[in-house]
Amino acid sequence: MSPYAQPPNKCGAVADHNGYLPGEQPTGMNESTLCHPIIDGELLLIRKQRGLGEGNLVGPGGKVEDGETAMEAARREVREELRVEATGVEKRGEFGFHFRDDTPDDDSMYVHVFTADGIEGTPQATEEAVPEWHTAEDLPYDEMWVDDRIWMPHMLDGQTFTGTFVLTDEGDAMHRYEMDLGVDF
Ligand SMILES: Nc1nc2c([nH]c(=O)n2[C@H]2C[C@H](O)[C@@H](COP(=O)(O)OP(=O)(O)OP(=O)(O)O)O2)c(=O)[nH]1
Repeated sequence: MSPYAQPPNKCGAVADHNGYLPGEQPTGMNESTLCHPIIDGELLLIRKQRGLGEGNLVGPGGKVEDGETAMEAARREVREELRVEATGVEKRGEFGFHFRDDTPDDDSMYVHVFTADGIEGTPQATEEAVPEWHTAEDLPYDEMWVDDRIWMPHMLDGQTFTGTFVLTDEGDAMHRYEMDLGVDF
């Protein structure tokens, strides 16, 4: 069964009813988070120091651990990566990220996307992350995951969304995507 809600509006390329093509349904679910503090038109991102997406500019986030909700995980990851407390955290989206060329889709990532309207404390660099503030209207998308330029403007616009993004195995190019806006969580 798809983890996605059924949204009213659609945009992007068309796949099947849940955004998957035959054979793409994830066989394992790596559940993860992204949390984006947006304060006075500035977006708090991290320069990722290790793991998936190392070197990319990305929202703080990471795996959902056993026994915690996605929102708890999102807040914990901000705390661990930047040593600040995120406040006013709201769920904004859910994405399936699939990495495939000709290989079976067994390394999919299911990501819960949040925003925060404040932070308590001053972001600090850690082993995992170096904080960077960027003007929300002028983000350096060429330093970010290839799909971020598609969905992040909707997040910054205050929209909610679900989406499916099929990337190459290396994650450096996108085969296709489907995205739905105006989703209730
Ligand atoms: N912005 C953006 N983030 C992505 C994309 N794909 C993708 O996995 N991520 C994020 C979601 C997660 O925050 C992170 C990878 O998940 P992960 O659970 O391996 O995170 P991690 O390496 O930090 O692991 P950990 O902190 O839980 O140990 O990268 C993408 O296309 N765009």
